[in-house]
Amino acid sequence: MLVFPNAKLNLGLYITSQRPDGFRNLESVFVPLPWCDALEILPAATNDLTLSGIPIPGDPATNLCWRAYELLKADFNLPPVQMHLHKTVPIGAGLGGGSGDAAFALRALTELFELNLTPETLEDYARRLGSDCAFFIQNKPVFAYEKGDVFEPIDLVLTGMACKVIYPDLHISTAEAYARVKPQAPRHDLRQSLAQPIEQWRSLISNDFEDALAPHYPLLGELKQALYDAGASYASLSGSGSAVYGLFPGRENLPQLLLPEAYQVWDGIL
Ligand SMILES: C[C@](O)(CO)[C@H](O)COP(=O)(O)OP(=O)(O)OC[C@H]1O[C@@H](n2ccc(N)nc2=O)[C@H](O)[C@@H]1O
Ligand SMILES: Nc1ncnc2c1ncn2[C@@H]1O[C@H](COP(=O)(O)OP(=O)(O)OP(=O)(O)O)[C@@H](O)[C@H]1O
Repeated sequence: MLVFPNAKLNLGLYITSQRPDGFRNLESVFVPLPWCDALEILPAATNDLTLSGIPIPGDPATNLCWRAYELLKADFNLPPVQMHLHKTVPIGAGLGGGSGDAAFALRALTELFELNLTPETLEDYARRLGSDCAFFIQNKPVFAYEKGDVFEPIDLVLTGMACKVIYPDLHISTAEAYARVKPQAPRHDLRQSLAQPIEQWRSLISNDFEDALAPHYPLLGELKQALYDAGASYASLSGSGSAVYGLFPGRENLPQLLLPEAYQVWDGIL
């Protein structure tokens, strides 16, 4: 079975309080971003994971695709599998790339071995692999809260909106980024703000990681400004960075920016 795990963008992100479990409560809107990896899973004689594309730091045995397999294997009688992951979504980017791989692995294994799990049960498995992971089970725009793994539907139409995402070749660890933020109450109601015309989002919607990371990574603010200068209707850091994105009214409005060769850029329609 071949699947294409996509990434996500955060529209607004407020880190609201510290939790007793060491994590933070947050409020954000998650949107699927069609920047995709490719993951193939086949029944096999022995377990194996092969990798291509962007190198993934760490032992392949700790790859989130394996961890997804092992999680289901603990509860179901799964045969060995051969997996191949081709990685194109940058890592440490705030795009949820690893989380998408894990969620798509859970979904693919469920289908391949006819486990008959409901989306709610799959979300419970996904939560055990990472806070971002559960979003990718239903993979549609949602208002997310608590650890970013509890959702409410949101009526948000971005269809046809063009998007440019810039990854400035800078790995920011999620834990490091969270450690730099002091939780505070949101300055605006995110769902009300997103109901306003997109031209108003710039003054209404923010990502708390931006201010916290600005003194350490001034480049992130410069890239956001470059997207606004190029005509973005809204621009922001995604998640804990370092990817920065701009939303534009249509494909014909997507700018060509002169960027260093090491940067990775995705542009397309949401
Ligand atoms: C920044 C976001 O991408 C926004 O969508 C996510 O909150 C990150 O989710 P993730 O990468 O799946 O993160 P996890 O693997 O669950 O956690 C990594 C680390 O981030 C911190 N963390 C994460 C999520 C959260 N709600 N509070 C936290 O404090 C913790 O230090 C944790 O050890
Ligand atoms: N399939 C995978 N893809 C990417 N990273 C993976 C994968 N499996 C395990 N990892 C590990 O997860 C780490 C990346 O997590 P990190 O949260 O920093 O970045 P991210 O995947 O871009 O997600 P986020 O949007 O949450 O920041 C890597 O250092 C890598 O060791």
